[in-house]
Amino acid sequence: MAERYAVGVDFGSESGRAVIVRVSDGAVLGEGVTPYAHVVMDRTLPTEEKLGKEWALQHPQDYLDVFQQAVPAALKASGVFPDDVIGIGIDFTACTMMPTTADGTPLCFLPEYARRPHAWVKLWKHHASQPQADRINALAEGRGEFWLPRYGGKQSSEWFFAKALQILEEDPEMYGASERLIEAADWVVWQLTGVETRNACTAGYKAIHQDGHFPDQGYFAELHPDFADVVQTRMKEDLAPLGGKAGELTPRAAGWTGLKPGTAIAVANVDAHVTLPAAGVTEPGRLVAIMGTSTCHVLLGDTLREVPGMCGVVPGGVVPGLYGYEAGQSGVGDIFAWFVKNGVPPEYHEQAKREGINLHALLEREASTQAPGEHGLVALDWINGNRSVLVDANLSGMILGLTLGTRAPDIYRALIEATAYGTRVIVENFEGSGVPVNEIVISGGLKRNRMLMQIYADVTGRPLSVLDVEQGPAVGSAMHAAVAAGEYPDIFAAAKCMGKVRREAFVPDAKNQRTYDRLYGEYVSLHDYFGRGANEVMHRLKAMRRAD
Ligand SMILES: Nc1ncnc2c1ncn2[C@@H]1O[C@H](COP(=O)(O)OP(=O)(O)O)[C@@H](O)[C@H]1O
Ligand SMILES: O=C(CO)[C@H](O)[C@H](O)COP(=O)(O)O
Repeated sequence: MAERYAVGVDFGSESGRAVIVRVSDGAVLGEGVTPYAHVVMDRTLPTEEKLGKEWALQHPQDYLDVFQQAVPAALKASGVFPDDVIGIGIDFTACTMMPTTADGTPLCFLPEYARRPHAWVKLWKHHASQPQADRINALAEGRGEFWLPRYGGKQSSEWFFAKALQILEEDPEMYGASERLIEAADWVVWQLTGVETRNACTAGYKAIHQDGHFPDQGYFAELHPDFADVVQTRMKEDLAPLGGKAGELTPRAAGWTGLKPGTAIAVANVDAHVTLPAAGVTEPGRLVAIMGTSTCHVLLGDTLREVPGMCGVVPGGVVPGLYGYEAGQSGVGDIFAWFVKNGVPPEYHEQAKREGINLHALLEREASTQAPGEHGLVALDWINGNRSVLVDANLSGMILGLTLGTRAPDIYRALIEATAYGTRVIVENFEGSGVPVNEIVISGGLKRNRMLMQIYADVTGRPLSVLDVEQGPAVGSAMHAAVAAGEYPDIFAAAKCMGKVRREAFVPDAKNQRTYDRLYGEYVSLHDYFGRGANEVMHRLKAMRRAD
């Protein structure tokens, strides 16, 4: 019998990646990448309308381009015949949500709405809905909503209802025109199948779906009278289970992708959570850090624990039968990108160009010759706010210890170390709340930075295993496609055959660890001083910035 294959499509923050995976062993035979033409719209719309501070929008056409470019490219590179492809699975950043008409047409595609910011897709990193998130949290606390502790005690401005409420409050006409409010993950599945589904993963982690339901109308009505029926009028209450089949490829979408009509399409997934089976992680105690523009920390547990500052816990949110815990850092790769773009003197750019390497590689090489503590810096990794454990998008970055002798590689290394300290806070927060972390598995684009990986091992004091495939989330989605197509009975069986990880690829250096333990103590002092209310200067500065 001919080998069978599955397609996984991972919609990241800056690009869409497609892989063709052999379902017998998870081997990746072909890859395709489509950088988003509009990337992240954080200053103006395509029609030049200016956006406010902390906005982050995307263009739905960029997602359709992935189906029309990256998927055919991966298929071509693999040499696989469409008839041998049994399923397609997708994962997406979340919460990345959008308003559409009843038939799924994005409001921003309609000429009459194209100039309205609230007609566009709100990317996960859209923080302008922080005021709405603050009210969501205050009301939930006041009403004693059972679900608030399931999200670490705070809903983030990055999640669904803060964004939906911002549309209603800032552009009621756009809210009125939005017949559907939907995660982009479910929207792209809708474009492939012609069927509107809502996946249990984004609903649980990003839209407060707990114990089988969303919050009641009374809660939403207290936020805003016109928000009472947001779920009943614009969402769906029956959720599609992970590993389920959302539908089949329509002839139109078959024309885009080069695959055959009728190919099974799996229910959508979140880009971080879907990575666990790709790493063969389907049991408690193994935290997977999906490191890209941001980092998501996803961990399985066999008991329900309320962990302060986590993003969420959902029974069956990652694999059936276990609790899926999520925490995260809203800025990681983005912080390094910001520094490379804005803080590195021209001579480094020129040297990298002369050597034909990228700036990250040059800075990594220059900074890796240092011993821990040699640069005398400690930084806070909050340039894009803090997602866990403080859940506060209004915090900001800081670098302490700068002197006239500080150079670009010093700062680059200090920023990497700061993100490692932030990860250690998250790991220790899980352990302190009764959720064991015995192993850290790294996935995502940042694993290519070996200095970063060694720093993470030294700072956390734990060996790091590595998911070696380039596109971890996409492989995880292909595994869900194989389950949806009936190749495997469940994701556990698929992970056994298709998942792979290189265990203990980086181990802590005892000498470095001792120095980092001291530096971590300095980080925690700054973390608590600026992040837990001792000094509100960061909030005051943000308020001044917003006021201008
Ligand atoms: N060698 C590197 N070291 C550190 N950061 C890197 C390196 N290469 C790329 N990055 C950062 O990784 C991020 C992209 O991560 P990736 O996983 O490829 O995409 P996504 O976050 O969209 O899933 C960017 O923010 C970029 O600045
Ligand atoms: O919060 C999320 C998952 O729960 C986002 O999907 C994630 O933060 C996006 O990160 P990246 O751009 O690195 O894929």
